[in-house]
Amino acid sequence: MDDLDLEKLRVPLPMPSYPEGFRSGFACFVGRPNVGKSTLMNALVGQKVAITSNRPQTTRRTVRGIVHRDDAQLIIVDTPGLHKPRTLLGERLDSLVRSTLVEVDVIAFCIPAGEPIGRGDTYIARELAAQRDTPVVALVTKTDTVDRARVSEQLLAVSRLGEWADIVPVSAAAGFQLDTVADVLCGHLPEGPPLYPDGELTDEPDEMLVAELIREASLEGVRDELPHSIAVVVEEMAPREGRDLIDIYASLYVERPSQKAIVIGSKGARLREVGSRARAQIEALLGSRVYLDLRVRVAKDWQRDPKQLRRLGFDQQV
Ligand SMILES: Nc1nc2c(ncn2[C@@H]2O[C@H](COP(=O)(O)OP(=O)(O)OP(=O)(O)O)[C@@H](O)[C@H]2O)c(=O)[nH]1
Repeated sequence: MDDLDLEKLRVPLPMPSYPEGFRSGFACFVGRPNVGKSTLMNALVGQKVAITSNRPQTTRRTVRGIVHRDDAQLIIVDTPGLHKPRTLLGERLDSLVRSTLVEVDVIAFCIPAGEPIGRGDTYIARELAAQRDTPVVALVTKTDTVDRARVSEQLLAVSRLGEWADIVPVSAAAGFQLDTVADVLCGHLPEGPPLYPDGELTDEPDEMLVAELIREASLEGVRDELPHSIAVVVEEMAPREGRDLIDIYASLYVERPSQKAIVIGSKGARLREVGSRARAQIEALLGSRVYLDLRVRVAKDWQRDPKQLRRLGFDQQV
């Protein structure tokens, strides 16, 4: 399904009833890489639907998380960090973010409480100022990392950065102000029926979530430059006949043979660790035992090569 065709999703599902004044719609989270967008989305949704890591640019895909409330349904579109593009992949990600911005009902701009406002934030604030028709809520994230005085200073600095519909301090880690963020975002949604059935938390296909979990597992403990070079494709995923087991065949792509050696580790030890870490997460996601076959392949300089990007599925997202 086309990730960006949000309008298609506005066709209401046959719902028995919904309360008067019910609101439904889309919110999009933007901000520099590593500011806590994915963590906040997961906390709001209440389940892990986007992967997180302590390395910038973990998120490459637009992932939707769905927050179900009695009075509203908020569909959150997670975006890759908005930043000045350095590679072809970077450029495509940025255009993905921009095209998402115009299609949502409200934008949440995330700025961490503990870091001074920098050129990256100013760049994004300028981009957002151009989205005149969409309200922008500024979220000051990770408030648990600093004291109250610093939070107040940051709120003031953020208020000077642009015109915001609201400014809300929040900590996903401490569970501070999560309801307020949901209230504020829902307040900007149009009135209308729920767009997704009750209980559905994301419309990502399982294959995508599985690939993201494998990529997340592979990012742990590798050198700084490697994360941007890893892409995961699930080649095949099917229940094994007569058994309560799902077979998954996945390829982990790196850009260079030297990176392949790092990922595999001495006598395959690292890859085995990645496999068992990913398998535990996938089993929790799918609620079934899983056989995971993980191959490491080299796709030379894939981030700069349009053909390779297409093969790895990135063309569907632009
Ligand atoms: N202390 C603290 N850490 C947080 C909080 N939210 C996120 N983090 C950490 O910040 C790091 C980045 O979080 P992500 O949610 O991956 O950030 P992101 O903005 O989605 O990053 P990209 O995918 O690179 O755009 C992770 O190590 C998180 O654990 C928070 O509220 N408090």
